Amino acid sequence: MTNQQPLVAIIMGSDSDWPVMQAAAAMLDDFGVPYEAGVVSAHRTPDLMFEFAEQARERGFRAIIAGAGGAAHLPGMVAAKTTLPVLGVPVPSRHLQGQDSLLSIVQMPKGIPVATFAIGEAGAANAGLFAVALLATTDNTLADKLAAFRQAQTEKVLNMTLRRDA
Ligand SMILES: Nc1c(C(=O)O)ncn1[C@@H]1O[C@H](COP(=O)(O)O)[C@@H](O)[C@H]1O
Repeated sequence: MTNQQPLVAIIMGSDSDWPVMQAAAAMLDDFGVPYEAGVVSAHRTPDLMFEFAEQARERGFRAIIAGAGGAAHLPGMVAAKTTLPVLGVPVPSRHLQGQDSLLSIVQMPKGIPVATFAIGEAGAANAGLFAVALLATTDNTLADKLAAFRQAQTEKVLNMTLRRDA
């Protein structure tokens, strides 16, 4: 994280979500996008969640990445209180492996969208990448970095070699 104005907020229902949600933070770090990360819960800190969501736009955030597990109401409730884009990350849950988190986040009623990503670390990383892509619509330097990331990824896969004697 840098000292610049944070453009992305990464919020999560509990600090137990951080091992997954840090993949979003790592992606923003890689692209040099300033962000703020913290714990906010629709269930356990409802007043803080309302305050956060109501102030998010005026605080200068351009997108919110919200991760939660189980009855994952945080992304949808935050989306209900802000017009900023909310990117939802279903965190794997102990008993239902995140299927509950996924369905809680993705099945929003018409009118309040949450852009929902895959369960777990890949979803968190992709939410970070998607936030970069959103910001890159008005930032050519970031768009160039995103293109370079894609190119490097393509080259890495093209250079993958498989054992042929197996
Ligand atoms: N789904 C939510 C919300 C919410 O949606 O407001 N607040 C906490 N949680 C989730 O509860 C799980 C267990 O939390 P603990 O590990 O703190 O018991 C976490 O995955 C968290 O996201």
